[in-house]
Amino acid sequence: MIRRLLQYASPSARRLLVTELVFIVATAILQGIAFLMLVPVLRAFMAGDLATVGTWLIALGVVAVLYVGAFWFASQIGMKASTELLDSLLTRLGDRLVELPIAWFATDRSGSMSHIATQGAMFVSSTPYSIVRLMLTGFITPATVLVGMYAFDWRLALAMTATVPVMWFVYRWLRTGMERDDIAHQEAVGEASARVIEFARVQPALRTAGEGSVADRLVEESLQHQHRAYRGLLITGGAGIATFGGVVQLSLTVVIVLGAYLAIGGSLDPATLIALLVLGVRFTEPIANSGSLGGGVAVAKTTLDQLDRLAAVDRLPEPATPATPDGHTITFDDVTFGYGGPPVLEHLTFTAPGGRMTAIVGPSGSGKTTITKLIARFYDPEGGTVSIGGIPVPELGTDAVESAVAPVFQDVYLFDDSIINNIWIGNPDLSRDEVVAAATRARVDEIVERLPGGWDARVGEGGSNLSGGERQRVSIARALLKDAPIVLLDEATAALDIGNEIAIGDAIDQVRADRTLVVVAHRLQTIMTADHIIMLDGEGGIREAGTHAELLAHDGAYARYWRERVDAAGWQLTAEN
Ligand SMILES: Nc1ncnc2c1ncn2[C@@H]1O[C@H](COP(=O)(O)OP(=O)(O)OP(=O)(O)O)[C@@H](O)[C@H]1O
Repeated sequence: MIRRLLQYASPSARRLLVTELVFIVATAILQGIAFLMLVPVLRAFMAGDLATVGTWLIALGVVAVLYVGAFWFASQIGMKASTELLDSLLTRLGDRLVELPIAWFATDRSGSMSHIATQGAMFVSSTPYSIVRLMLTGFITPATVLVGMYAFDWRLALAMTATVPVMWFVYRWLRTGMERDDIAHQEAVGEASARVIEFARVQPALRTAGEGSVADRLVEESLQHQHRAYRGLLITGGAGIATFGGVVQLSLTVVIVLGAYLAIGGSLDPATLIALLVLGVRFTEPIANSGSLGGGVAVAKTTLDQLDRLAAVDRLPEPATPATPDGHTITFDDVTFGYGGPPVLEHLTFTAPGGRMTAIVGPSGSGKTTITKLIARFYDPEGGTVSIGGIPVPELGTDAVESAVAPVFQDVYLFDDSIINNIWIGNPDLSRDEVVAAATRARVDEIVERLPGGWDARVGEGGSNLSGGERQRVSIARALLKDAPIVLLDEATAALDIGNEIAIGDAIDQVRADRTLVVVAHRLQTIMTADHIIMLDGEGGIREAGTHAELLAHDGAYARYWRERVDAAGWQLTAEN
């Protein structure tokens, strides 16, 4: 436990922790010595030797002063160490989260992550002072007492030593049971937190679904599960602590019975017996107290295990020396990929020419968005190669890919901040005027005009004050600001009002200039103006590819798809179409 805490501590936190532990050990030994000194004091007292009592009391006073000093110092250092440890835990967690592959976040981790970052980290950082200190005292003080006891009466000391393995066995059993139940409890808490967060987030949808919706049931089930797990933890903990307390009392009973037997037999004088019995009580007291701390150790261990698991997640392989791409043409060469299940894309080969706009169309679920995720290296394909500028994406390195690619996804997330700050994060080095200029090119100025507060109007949590189309315009403005040579745009599938429709069209025109643009296209305007169209077949491959005119002339699947879409949209076909 201590080794693991030190492993997660920054160098300064580690120094503080080690100093704290040294002082804790010193206080525990001093406490043991003070208990041992009670024996000669009591013996001299009962013999009526007040001069010896006085001498021992002075020695006891010196030990007490040293103890108080060491205790005070350990407490002071302990507070600082806990703060520094919390800092290092959160920093380690943050650093780790930014280097984890995006695929790791595909499963909803919000519940367990928020638990580690809040309760878990707080609990672990307070462990050295609140638990480790008492545990060390609970073991070192009795050990000191036991060693000293041999000097007074080896027979009683030996009897007490014999009970130690029993106590140790029961203590381990208590810890193992609590660890097992705590893992189940933490998992249930993580799941319940995620469900409650989800419940809050989807309230608008739930209001229309009415009572008894799936979300209600899921939240209810997860809370019941958490309740059951907590009850299990309490039952195991209660039973374990009671058993441990019983075993500790048994050890004291052994000493009392043996002491009485020896005293009756005349081989132990009554004064020493009374003094040793007092020592026996002092021996068992810290051990009994530490039994109830086993649960705390188990809880801290669960959080440390979660952090270990996070540390063990593999990063995507990075090149020793990142290669430099030659241009920004994107190539899929025999790519197969399937989120760990059946392939979504199978032996897919195509090229999205550099500086041109490629539109990807196809049935729902055919893998259009997946293509953009492979380009952005959220995942590596299971077979084949995705290349940018002739270099396989893994050889470019994640940093190079992140700076070369600006993604504009459907589920645009905006921070609960001003609209301008949400765009500014695309390139924090630019001035406010430059940000406004880029945002105006993406037609965000029109949105801003109607917002009270203008550019500084807050967009609400996740951008809830804006419509889907408006959020996407803000995201396009971010991409313009980032000025990356490749833009991946996943057009909103939801029907847009005419204002947003035209504005997004204009924004795309701005993005197109000199950039490689790969669009998961739903708008007819986007599809027909693309330089190159790839139509997926819904079975992992490509049905047809070419320009809009070529594909219409071919009069195949694309031409049929186009005619259906045009009819549905009520468009008039003209000669240019
Ligand atoms: N994170 C994921 N884990 C597992 N399967 C996924 C994941 N994301 C997508 N899929 C599955 O991969 C398939 C392709 O999804 P993708 O989003 O690429 O399709 P799409 O063509 O963009 O669909 P749409 O037009 O409906 O947005 C779908 O069957 C989808 O369920």
